[in-house]
Amino acid sequence: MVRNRSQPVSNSNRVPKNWPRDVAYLAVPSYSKAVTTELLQSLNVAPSTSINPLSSTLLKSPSPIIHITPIENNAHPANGQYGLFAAQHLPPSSFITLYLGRVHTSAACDTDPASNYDLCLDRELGIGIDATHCGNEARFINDYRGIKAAGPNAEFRDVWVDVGNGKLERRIGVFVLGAGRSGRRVKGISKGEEVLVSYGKGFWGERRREEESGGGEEALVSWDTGNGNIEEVLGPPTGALEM
Ligand SMILES: C[S@@+](CC[C@H](N)C(=O)[O-])C[C@H]1O[C@@H](n2cnc3c(N)ncnc32)[C@H](O)[C@@H]1O
Repeated sequence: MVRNRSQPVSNSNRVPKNWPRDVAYLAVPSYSKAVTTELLQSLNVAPSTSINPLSSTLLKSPSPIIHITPIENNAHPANGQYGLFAAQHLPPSSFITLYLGRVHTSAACDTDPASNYDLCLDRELGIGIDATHCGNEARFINDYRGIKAAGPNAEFRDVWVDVGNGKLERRIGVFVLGAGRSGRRVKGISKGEEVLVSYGKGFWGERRREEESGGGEEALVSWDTGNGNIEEVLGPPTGALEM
C-alpha cells in the first residue's frame, strides 16, 4: 500500500458539509516522514487476544451518521466554533467514526505541543494523531465539560482496520459509551445530540497552565466532573487529548 507521506492533501473527493477550506479532509490517515516502516510495524503488532477488525461498511467518508455544525449558543463554551452532532440515533457501544489526522512521532520537529487536535495513538512508541491541518469529522468533537452535566456520551478506543491482503492496522475510533451496568446510558446518543468525549485531565491542565503562564511543570486545575463534583488535580505537562 502506498502511503501519503507528503504534505497533507485531501484524499477524498467529497468533503462533509461545513468542512473548513484550510483543512485537508482525510478518508485514510496521513503519515509524517518521521513515521518509519519499522515504527509502523511496531504499532501494528497485533495483541495476543483475537482481533475483530472494524467492518469496512462502517468506514464511509464522509460519514452519513454525523454532521459538523456551527455552534451558535452563548451558553456553550465552544460558541462560535463547531461541534459534531448525531444525524441519526446512535446506539450504545456503536462505532461512530475513526479519528484521522497526521500520524506523527514525538520528535520536537514532528510534533506541535500547542495543537488542540492532537490525540495519543501509542504512548510508549510516542505516536500521536494531529488533526490541526488535516483530518476528518472527529476533529470537531468537543469535550463534555461545561456542556453536558451528565458527562461524556462517547469515548476513544483502539480499533483495528483491515487494509487488505490480510493486513491489519491500528487506529483510534470514537464509540458511543456503553449502556452501563445500571442501564443509565441505554438510550445512546439521540438524533441531533452533540457527540461529546472527555479530553482527559491533562488537556485541560495544560490549557489552564498556558492561561496562567506560570511556567511550572504542573498546574493545579479544577473542573466539573460532570456529576456536580469539582475535582482538583495536578495536571501533567501535556496538551494532548487523552484516550
Ligand atoms: C478538538 S477541538 C474541538 C473542535 C472545535 N470546537 C472546533 O470547532 O474546531 C478542541 C477545541 O475545542 C474547544 N472546546 C472543546 N470542548 C470544549 C469545552 N468543553 N469547553 C471549552 N472549549 C472547548 C477548545 O477551543 C479546544 O481547544
